[in-house]
Amino acid sequence: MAHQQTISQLLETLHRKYDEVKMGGGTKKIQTQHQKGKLTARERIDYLVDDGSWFLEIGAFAADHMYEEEGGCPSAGVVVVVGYVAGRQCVIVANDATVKAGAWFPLAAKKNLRAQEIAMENRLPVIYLVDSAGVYLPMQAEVFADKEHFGRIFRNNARMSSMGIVQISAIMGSCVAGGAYLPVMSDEAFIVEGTGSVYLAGPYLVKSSIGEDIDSETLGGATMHCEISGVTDNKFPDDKSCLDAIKRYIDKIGQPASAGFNRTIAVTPARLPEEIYDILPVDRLKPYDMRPILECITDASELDEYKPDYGKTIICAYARVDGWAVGIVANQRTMVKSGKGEMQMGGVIYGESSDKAARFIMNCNQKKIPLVFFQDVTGFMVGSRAEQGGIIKDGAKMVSAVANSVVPKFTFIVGNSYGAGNYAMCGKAYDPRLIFAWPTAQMAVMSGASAAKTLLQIQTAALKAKGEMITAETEKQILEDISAKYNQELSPYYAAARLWVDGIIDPTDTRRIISAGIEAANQAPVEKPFNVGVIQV
Ligand SMILES: CCC(=O)SCCNC(=O)CCNC(=O)[C@H](O)C(C)(C)COP(=O)(O)OP(=O)(O)OC[C@H]1O[C@@H](n2cnc3c(N)ncnc32)[C@H](O)[C@@H]1OP(=O)(O)O
Repeated sequence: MAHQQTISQLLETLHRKYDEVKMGGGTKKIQTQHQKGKLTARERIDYLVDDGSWFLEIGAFAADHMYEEEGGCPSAGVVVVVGYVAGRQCVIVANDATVKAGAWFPLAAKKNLRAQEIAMENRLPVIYLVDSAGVYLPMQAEVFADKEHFGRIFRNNARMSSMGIVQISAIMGSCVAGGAYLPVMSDEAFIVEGTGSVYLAGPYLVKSSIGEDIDSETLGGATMHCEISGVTDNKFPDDKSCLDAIKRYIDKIGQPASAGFNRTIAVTPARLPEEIYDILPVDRLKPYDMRPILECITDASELDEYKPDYGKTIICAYARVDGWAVGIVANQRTMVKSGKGEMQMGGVIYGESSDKAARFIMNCNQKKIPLVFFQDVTGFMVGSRAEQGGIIKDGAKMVSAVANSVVPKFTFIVGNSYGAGNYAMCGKAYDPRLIFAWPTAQMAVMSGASAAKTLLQIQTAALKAKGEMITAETEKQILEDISAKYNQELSPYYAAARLWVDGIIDPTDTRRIISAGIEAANQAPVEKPFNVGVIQV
């Protein structure tokens, strides 16, 4: 079972799967793209970003193991990265024409919207490298008309423009129907001669609707749009010259605003990042200390703990990561002893841990310190004692503080991410600027074993009410079926496929992702005052 694998096996799987998705629609489709004189989406990005610079890919595993009847859809047919172009951090969105001609599957819509969300939240310029057949026609009902379907992308183009976010498009292949709005609603729209085409209806549709015979180039090629319609602003002989022009344009953008997050000179951690591999236990039920993991990530391995002797199942600490000041909220996975002498289970949020975290989160908002969450949480404490202690209102306080935070939040799922613990520890629904899972992560409302036992009790009670008894055989079958379904859905790849997280990363990349994330967030001044609303006391 996945959770019994060693970290090196899990990393091997991660690298293998990433290598696979990087092949997009496969070798043959890549060759066809090259034969047409076009680069692939990933080659375009590699050429566009600054030489030797690192970029962060968002949603590499989107649609993993989905749309299999359609032949699969690696990375949801669109590659999204946050990277540097002419020294400027940008969001790049590149359609992968090797995957069903870059047609938009439902997950492609979600991923495009996530890319735009990242750009809007951080006020980053966006570069669209367009090469798409538009809506994936067999699935139009799931991608076309709803609020978070494709229409939203063009609505966002308009909203981003009015927010002052720079958008540059390059039409490097097909750009059909509704999709044609995207480049034209950008500030600048470039087109590649011979391969780029943009029109509301392609030659087949024109023929069938008005009987006109026309080829793609005459209908919507570079020359027509640059010389006759004025739809595109400039044409270039090939992909590289077009990408070079984008670099020159980005180079001339004025300096971004600053949120003023605190940064000093970075100090490398005293602990090696690779030590994380040894600290994480192979058996996920085994307790471990979260502190040394944090020390592998923070500058000089330093943590200034807030209330270290209180609410010990959550660690709250001020620290620096690559020079940036951060407030860390992390689940502690060792057994701890409360001030009242009670033993508390690691990974469980108790009333006092929740209270402490809520107050710490409020402190970070007060001080304009970005928050970083490390999740390994099985949920809030259950049982009569916890209920009598008001665990619901303590949890509500934490949820309120997280939801109303105005400082940027970043979330890393280290191990378990179960139940309301996912919410209070800034799961996807709580607007983390970035959220990544480690290969050891598991996400669900509860573990497979707990779900199976709970459902079994519900079914047994229902049968009993009808005067029937559950047989040992049925009981065994229910337990097996539910556990198997949950175990499959617990996988971080299941979460990444659906964009519940932005991706799965090698834990040793955590530090640079936090740094890149805060650098991006620092370009969007915090505009709203912090107001936590009505808090349950
Ligand atoms: C908002 C509203 C909208 O977007 S309506 C969108 C309407 N779209 C269209 O009419 C475009 C239809 N497609 C085309 O004209 C061509 O595929 C274009 C884009 C010119 C690309 O041609 P070419 O590079 O030769 O690729 P191809 O035709 O061999 O296609 C490769 C595989 O992709 C598929 N494909 C293509 N477009 C779509 C689509 N919109 N929906 C569903 N599937 C599409 C093709 O069938 C082909 O599939 P396969 O590889 O043979 O399995």
